[in-house]
Amino acid sequence: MKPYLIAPSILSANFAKLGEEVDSVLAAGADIVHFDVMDNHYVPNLTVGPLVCEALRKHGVTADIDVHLMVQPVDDLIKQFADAGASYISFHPEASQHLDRSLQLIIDSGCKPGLVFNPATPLHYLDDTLHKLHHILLMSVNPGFGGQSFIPQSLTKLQKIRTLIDNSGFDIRLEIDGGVKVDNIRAIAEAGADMFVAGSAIFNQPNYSQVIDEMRAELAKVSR
Ligand SMILES: O=C(CO)[C@@H](O)[C@H](O)COP(=O)(O)O
Ligand SMILES: [Fe+2]
Repeated sequence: MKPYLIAPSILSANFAKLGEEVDSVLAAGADIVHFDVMDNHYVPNLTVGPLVCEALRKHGVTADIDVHLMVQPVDDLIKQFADAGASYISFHPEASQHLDRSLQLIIDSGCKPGLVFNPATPLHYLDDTLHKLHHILLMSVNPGFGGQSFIPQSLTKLQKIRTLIDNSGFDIRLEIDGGVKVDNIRAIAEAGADMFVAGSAIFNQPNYSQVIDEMRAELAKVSR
C-alpha cells in the first residue's frame, strides 16, 4: 500500500504571500503542493498559470507540485507547466480533444500524468488510459471553487475507482479533492483514497501543523 500523502491546495492560501504560505504548510508536514489552475472557461473562476509555478520553484520550493488543470483546451499548457517545474499534471478528460495525446504529452515532458473525474464524469474514460496513468483524481465537489462541502456520493465513486485500480494490476495513486476535512478524511481513506487535497481545511486555520497532525491521526486509524 502506498503511504498517504497530504496535498494542501494553494487556492485557499494568501496569494499576497504565496511563497511563505507554501513554505509554512510544507514545514507543517504537508507532502505535496496542490496547484489549481482555472481558466474562466472550463470552470467559472480564474486563478494562476505557469509563471506562478515557476516563481514557487525560484523561491526554493523543492517538494512535488501537483498541477490540477481545470482548463480547455489542455495541451498548450502541459509543456509550459512542465518547463515551470510541475511534478504531476492532471486534466479533465472531457476537456481534451485527444486524450491519449494529452497524456503522452505529459509523459514526454517528464511529468506524472493524471486524469480528473468530476462527480458526474463517467468512468469509461479509464477504459483505454489506465496503463498511462500515475494518478486518478476524483473531485468530491464540482470544480471551480474552494470551500465547498464534500458530496457524499463521492465515497461510492471512490470505491468503484479503487476496485478498478486494484483489478487492473497498475500502480496508480487515487487522489481526492474537495471538501476534505479532519472529520471525513478517515472515511475517505477507507473508501480507497491515498492522496488527500485539502485547501480551506488547512489554510483557513491559524495552525497548519495542528490540522495536518489531526488528519494524520485520523489516517492512522484506518486498517489496511
Ligand atoms: O480543485 C479544486 C476546486 O476546483 C480544489 O483543489 C479546491 O481548492 C479544494 O478546496 P477545499 O474544498 O479543500 O477547500
Ligand atoms: Fe484541485
